[in-house]
This record gives sequence, C-alpha cells and structure tokens, in this order.
Amino acid sequence: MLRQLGTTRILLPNLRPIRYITMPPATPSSSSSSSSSSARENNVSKGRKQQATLGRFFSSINHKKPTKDTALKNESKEETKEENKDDSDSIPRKKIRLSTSSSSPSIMAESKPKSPIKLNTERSSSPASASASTTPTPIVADHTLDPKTAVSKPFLCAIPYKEVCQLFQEIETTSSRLSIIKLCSDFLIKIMKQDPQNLIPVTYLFINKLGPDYEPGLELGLGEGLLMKTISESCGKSLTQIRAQYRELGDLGQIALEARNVQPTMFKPKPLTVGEVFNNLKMIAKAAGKDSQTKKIKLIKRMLTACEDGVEAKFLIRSLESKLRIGLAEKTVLISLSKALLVKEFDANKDFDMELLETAEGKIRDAFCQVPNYEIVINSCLQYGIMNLNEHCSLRPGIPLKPMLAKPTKAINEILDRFQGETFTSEYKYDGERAQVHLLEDGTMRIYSRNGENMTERYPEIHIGDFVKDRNETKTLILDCEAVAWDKEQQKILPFQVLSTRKRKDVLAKDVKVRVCLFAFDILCHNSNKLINYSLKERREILHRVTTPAPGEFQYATELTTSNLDELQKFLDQSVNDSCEGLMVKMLEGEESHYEPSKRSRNWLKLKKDYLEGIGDSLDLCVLGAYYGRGKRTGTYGGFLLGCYNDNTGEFETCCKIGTGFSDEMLQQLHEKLKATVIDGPKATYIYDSSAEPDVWFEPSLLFEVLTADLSLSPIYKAGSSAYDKGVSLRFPRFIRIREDKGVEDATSSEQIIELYENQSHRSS
Ligand SMILES: Nc1ncnc2c1ncn2[C@@H]1O[C@H](COP(=O)(O)OP(=O)(O)OP(=O)(O)O)[C@@H](O)[C@H]1O
Ligand SMILES: [Mg+2]
Ligand SMILES: [Mg+2]
Repeated sequence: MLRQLGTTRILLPNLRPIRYITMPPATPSSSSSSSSSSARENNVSKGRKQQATLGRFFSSINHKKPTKDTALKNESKEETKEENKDDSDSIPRKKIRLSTSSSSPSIMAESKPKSPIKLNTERSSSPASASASTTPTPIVADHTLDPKTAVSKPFLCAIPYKEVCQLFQEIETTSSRLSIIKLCSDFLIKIMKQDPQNLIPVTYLFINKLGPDYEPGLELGLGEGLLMKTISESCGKSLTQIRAQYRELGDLGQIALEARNVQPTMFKPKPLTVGEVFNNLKMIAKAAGKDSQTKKIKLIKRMLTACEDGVEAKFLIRSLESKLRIGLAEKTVLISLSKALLVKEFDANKDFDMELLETAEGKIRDAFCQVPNYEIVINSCLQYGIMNLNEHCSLRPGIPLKPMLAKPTKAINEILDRFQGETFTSEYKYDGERAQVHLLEDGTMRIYSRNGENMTERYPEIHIGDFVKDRNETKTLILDCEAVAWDKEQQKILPFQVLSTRKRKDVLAKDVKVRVCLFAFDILCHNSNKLINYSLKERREILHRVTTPAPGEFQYATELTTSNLDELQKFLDQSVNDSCEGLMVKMLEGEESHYEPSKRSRNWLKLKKDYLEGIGDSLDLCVLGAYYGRGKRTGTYGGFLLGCYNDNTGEFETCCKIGTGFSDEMLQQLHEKLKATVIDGPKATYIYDSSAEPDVWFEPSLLFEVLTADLSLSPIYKAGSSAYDKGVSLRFPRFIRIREDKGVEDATSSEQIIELYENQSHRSS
C-alpha cells in the first residue's frame, strides 16, 4: 500500500530558493506490491524525488559540512551545487584533494617504475591486501589492458538470487533516497562478508548491466513478444491470456509474478544463485545466430522454473527487458558500493565521519571515470585499498575514459570575466564527432565515441600509427580529437550533416566517400605516462613532440593564446569562416588546466557563434510523447513533448512542446521511427503536468537537439521543479537535428537547465 507522504515547505538558506520537503514516515514499509498501476508508481517516484532533496537537506544539517569560502560568484554557485549533492551521487563533480592520502596524485609518480605497494597501516589487513604487499605487480588490472582479453570469467557467486529480488522489492516501495542507500549498502556489506568477489555480479544486477558499457554485445532489452511466449510456456497460461493481461497491466514482471504465484510446484526447485542468473543473462545477451531464439527461451524457461516465488520471476523478467523500474539510479549504487568497500577496508563497526566517506566516494568515482569498469575498480579497491586507488586504477590504453566536457557561454565578455588574471587559450570548436583515439601496445588502434562506444569500424581509413613521429619511442597513446568530414579536393571542412551520412558499422576503407580529418586537441596518455594531471600547456607540447600532422588527415586544432577582446572576436569570426562552430576556451596553465575526466568544467568554455543570441548552447532533449498533426500534418505527428534527464532520480522532466523546425520529410521519418516505441501510458519516470499531456507516449529512445530563444518558469513544465516551485521551460523551441550519438541518459540534465536559466541576465517568470 502506498504510504502517505506529508509535505512541508521549508526555506533553505544558501541552497535553492524554495524547496518542497517530504517528511518520511516513522517506519519504513516493506509490504509487497500488489498492483503496478502507473499512477501508483508515479506517486512513488515523485515522492522519491522530493526525498532526494530531503536527503541533501539532512546531510547538510546533520554533518555540518563547513561551507567553503569562495571569492568568485561563479565559484560559489558551483560550490553550492556541490554541497547540495552531498548525500547523493554524481559521477565526479569536483576533484577530491585528499589530506589523508599517503601518496599525492602526482603523475610523475605514475611514470616511474612501479614501486612496492605501501599498505595503509590504518587498514585492517585482508588476505587480498596482504598479498598485495608482497606482489608489486597489479594482478587485477593487467589482463584488462586489452579489452579483447578482458572478457571476464563466469562468476561463482552463491548468494541466493531471491535475496537480491527481495531487496529490489523493498527498494521499489521505499521513496527516501537515504533509505535506499542504506538498504543497498547493508546488503552489499552482508554479501561481501561471505566473499568480496560477490560485489561484482551483485553491483551489475543492481545497475541492470552485464559488463562495462564499452564491451559490445552485453545488452539485454529482450522484446516483449519473446518474453510473453516464454512466460506463457513456462507458467502454463495461454499466450492470449498473457497478452490480455499485458494490455491491462503494462508490466511483464508483474504478470510473471502473478503467474508464478498461482502455479503449483510439484517439487521444491534448487534455488537460483546470483552467479547462475548473471552468467545466464550474459549467455542470453551474447546468443547470436540461427538458433539463438530457441537458446534464449530455453535458458529463460529454466530460470523461471527455478524461481521459488513470484518476486524472483518478476525481477528476472524485468532484468531481461532491461527495465528494473525500481528507481535505483547508478549514482546511488556507486555511493552504496563506496560505503561497503569502506567497511571492508576499515573497521566494520566504525561509524565513519563524513569526510572519510566523501573521500572514499570521490576516489571511487575518479577511478570509475578513468576506468569505467566495475570489475576492475572493485578488484583494485579490494587489492590495494580505496585510498591507494588512484595509483592502481587510472586511465589506460584500450579502455575509454569519460571525456571532459565544456560549459556554455554567451559572450566573449563572459569568458574574460571567468579567466581574469589567468592564462587561457582558445581553439577552434570543430563540428564533428568526438573521437578518443587509442594506440595499443600491439600496434592496433581504437576510436571511441563521446559515450565510450567503440567506433573503430566506422573509420577504417584512419591509422593513427601513421602520425606517430617515432614508433620506437611511442608504443601507446590516448588522444582526444574531433573527427570532422573533409573535402579532399577543396581541402576544407565539411558540415556535420555530411559526416552523419557515413555508415556507422561495417565500413570498408575502399568504399569511404566522405573522408574524415582528425583534429587533435589533447593527449591524455603517452606510453606509461598518464598526462591528465599535467597542465594543458605541457600536454600540448607533448602532443606536438610525439605526433606529426598531415593535412586533411591528422591536424592540430587551430589555436590562439590571447586575452585581447578584439583578437578573440576576430578569432571567433575566423573560426566560423573556416566552417567551425565557434571557440573552445581553455585554462592553459596550473592545476585548473588539468584534464578532468567526465566533468563539465568551467575550465573549458564553449562559445558557439550560432547560439550567442539565445542561451549560449543547444539542448539535447528526450522525446517523451507526441501530438497528432492537423491540416497539412495529418497522418504524422505535428508536435512533440520533450524532457530533460534528472540524473539524481533517473526521471525525465518535461520542458517543452515542439513543433517548429521540422521538414515534412522529417515528420514522416519521425513518425515511422517513433511509432514502434509507442506505449500505453506515461512511464513512472516521466514527470509531467496533465495540461501538457500528449496524444501518444513513447519509450525513451530518441534525443532532439533543440534551440531556444530563452528559458522561463512555467507552471506546465517540470524541468528542475525540485529546485523551484515551477519548472523551467524553453520558449520558442526549434528542432535542429536528431542526436544520434547520445543515449537517452545523456540528455541535457535538469541541473544544466537550471544553470542555464540562472545564467540568463534577465530571467522571466
Ligand atoms: N578544440 C576542441 N576542444 C574540445 N572539444 C572540441 C573541440 N572542437 C570540437 N570539440 C567538440 O565539442 C564538444 C563539446 O561541445 P558540444 O556542444 O558539441 O557538445 P555536445 O556533444 O553537444 O555535448 P554537450 O552539449 O553535452 O556538451 C566536445 O565534446 C568535442 O566533441
Ligand atoms: Mg559537437
Ligand atoms: Mg550540445
């Protein structure tokens, strides 16, 4: 039964203007769910969002985190945000500088020959850490240097799967973020005590993934047709019955639960273990070829039959669909994991102070941004200790690190204000696709996209080895580049639209019509030297020293170092004349010029000529629903409901209706594309107002890049509504293009929208 959530309005000094705080009930309910109506889930998820705010509020009070003195206005704004996120989440927001760390994150240390590992004496010794003291070679990381060989062995995790499902059930009915973190971390601590290796498959089940994002072929997302067939065959119900129930409930997990609960069992099945389920899920994801359907059905049926109760069947089916739907954001899992690992490393009964916990979280997040692979991060923690993680778990060729991102600006003045008194540099901002280029020890090359997807196949004509000055001196490399379409005859850059006509897979060098030139703007690793903590000035020097540019194939980003306003203005105009989008302005020297993986940093500012009139940048928003077209647009959708992504809650918050900027062909194409994703009603994760309800709802699958004149507060839309009493919405939105290279969770975040809104010189309300 849904708990009653009381609502209180509290004005918080130094935080956001107005917040709604939902007070938690006295006792957490753990009643099993009996209905899965989307209205109920909607309420729960809304409550959860308010609770997230509560968590931050409590955390800022209880732990009396000191407010840092910040001189700069922007700085203080950013700090406030950081503070707000305390209890929570976020893949790195700030660099955590450790006072407790025994070793500085100096990059020079990394480039030296490996020294014997020093054990932190404060740590309780574990067999893993004890062995580390005698084994200087990092056992964990080496086998993963090449992702080809990084495919992990089957897991032997004997934890009953039922226990994980019971936890999911409890999380589903819990709305407080802090309570969810506690539930998860307590569970992880429990299973870790049996065997620390259990953490790996359990973490993956929590985040509903089977391995790192960069490893191909690990997606589940099985179709409903196949799952309905399997449920019907294994639970003795007809397919017609299952289909009818699905129309009514819209949740295959719930159907499996009910079917399993009423099904008499002849004998007590051998309980499913986490290891078994995880390995089977992997086999299902990897099944390919002509018998793959049969193989998948057989494996699922075997697991369904072994489920002891309906709850197991429910979450098994939801995992197979890749829709756990319990509101467990990946950031929450990361925090819970940090807590568990901290318990392992220090005294289990100790009450950690917040500082230690934050440091641990920061260390684990930093490591994860450089090596986005839970298996490696967890194993490195277990082997070397969290506080030594940065020495053993840092970027490496063959694994895509999370790229550094830029903040938008609206005028050169804004840039001069930000970098006042600092040395900064400007580069052309090329309009292509991000390409993180890795040269591996064996001479092979990988090109990863902005999201860490392996795009090497897409660019068969590029051989990075050809641009390395001395192959004897340079064995491995990681470069940050933009791949741009190039007109070979005219020797000039072609627009992004031309690049997007290239095939994404199975491209043969001889068939390439649209050539690509790589514009390199950074170097992150050279042989064993990890360069992210070098200044940009030093990194540039190394880039120039170890590579040789070739016109039209591999060039350096055009750059200018000046703080003169007129020169900057000229450089901006020149970049546009040379078919670029504008400028990237970067801190050049000092610590602030270090490369910050995954961070949207104010040390990198983008200035896009086309958007100077608006809010400074375009937005990438998820298509949540559509309105039927009228008149000329009859037969297609005439407008769309768009939302941004709240990465704290995992919800999509509506922010505008869009109907401008579409050609008739585009509307046709969108109708074709989107009609396959129509769902019966809004998802539990959609936060919307009934006055903006569309005619049809979609599964989140597509992002639109959108331009807007400005942002305003609106009673109808919900973006950032956890910060204001109203939501932020886009005025006069205009469609630019479909954003192919981003997943739905890479949509512009609610936080970014709030920031853009707050940065407008005159806000309307
Ligand atoms: N000189 C450069 N330095 C850094 N990035 C550059 C440079 N030139 C082009 N880029 C590209 O600009 C991107 C950042 O701006 P852009 O607005 O295109 O980002 P995006 O892909 O829309 O992502 P987001 O809007 O989330 O930042 C980088 O990810 C990179 O692909
Ligand atoms: Mg771009
Ligand atoms: Mg953008």
